[in-house]
Amino acid sequence: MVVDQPADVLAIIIKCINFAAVKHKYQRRKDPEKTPYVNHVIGVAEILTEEANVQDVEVIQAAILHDTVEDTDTSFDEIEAQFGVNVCQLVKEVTDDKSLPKAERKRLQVEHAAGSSPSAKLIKLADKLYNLRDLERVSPEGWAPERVQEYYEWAQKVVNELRGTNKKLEDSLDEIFKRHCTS
Ligand SMILES: Nc1nc2c(ncn2[C@@H]2O[C@H](COP(=O)(O)OP(=O)(O)O)[C@@H](OP(=O)(O)OP(=O)(O)O)[C@H]2O)c(=O)[nH]1
Ligand SMILES: [Mn+2]
Repeated sequence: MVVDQPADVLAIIIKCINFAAVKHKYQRRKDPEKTPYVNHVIGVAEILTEEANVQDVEVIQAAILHDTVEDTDTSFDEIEAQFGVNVCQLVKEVTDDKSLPKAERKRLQVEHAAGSSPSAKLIKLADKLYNLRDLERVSPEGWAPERVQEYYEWAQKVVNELRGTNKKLEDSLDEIFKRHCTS
């Protein structure tokens, strides 16, 4: 297939995918099949290109890298040195502070969502859409139905603060919330 794409864009994206694959190499998803974690970040990036029609390379880079600092030994300095200040800033915007208690982290996601940049909002929407589709497919190991339900309801609260960003993603998210949430 002939595509009109500068060679440097391809190299940049492959560098991100390789960086994420190396960093997440010991991490697995919580599904019973223990899917490689990197499938998630590649899937989030694909939602952005295929469904949200995002063409901003830095947004796709940040989507691929979005869980490296939160979930691995990667530092923001490393992201900035490898991928530049804009990508690093975006990754910062979508990174939870894992030193905080979980309830506080969840509360801060709702509180910070509306004040995020439009690019960070896109990544947050795609991340939630991927995780909610995954949750509809199969429950993570050890999650009781109540915990699954709490995730749907909390995700809806976050998404409510991200609205007006991308209609296609928001419509897809709303279809899921219609199936699982009361409001
Ligand atoms: N649905 C689903 N989620 C899984 C699976 N494996 C890992 N996860 C991750 O689990 C996180 C949600 O689980 P929680 O218990 O609420 O959060 P925690 O892992 O941060 O403590 C998500 O992290 P996150 O990317 O930081 O997103 P979010 O917490 O901001 O939504 C999601 O990516 C899986 O098999 N299914
Ligand atoms: Mn994620």
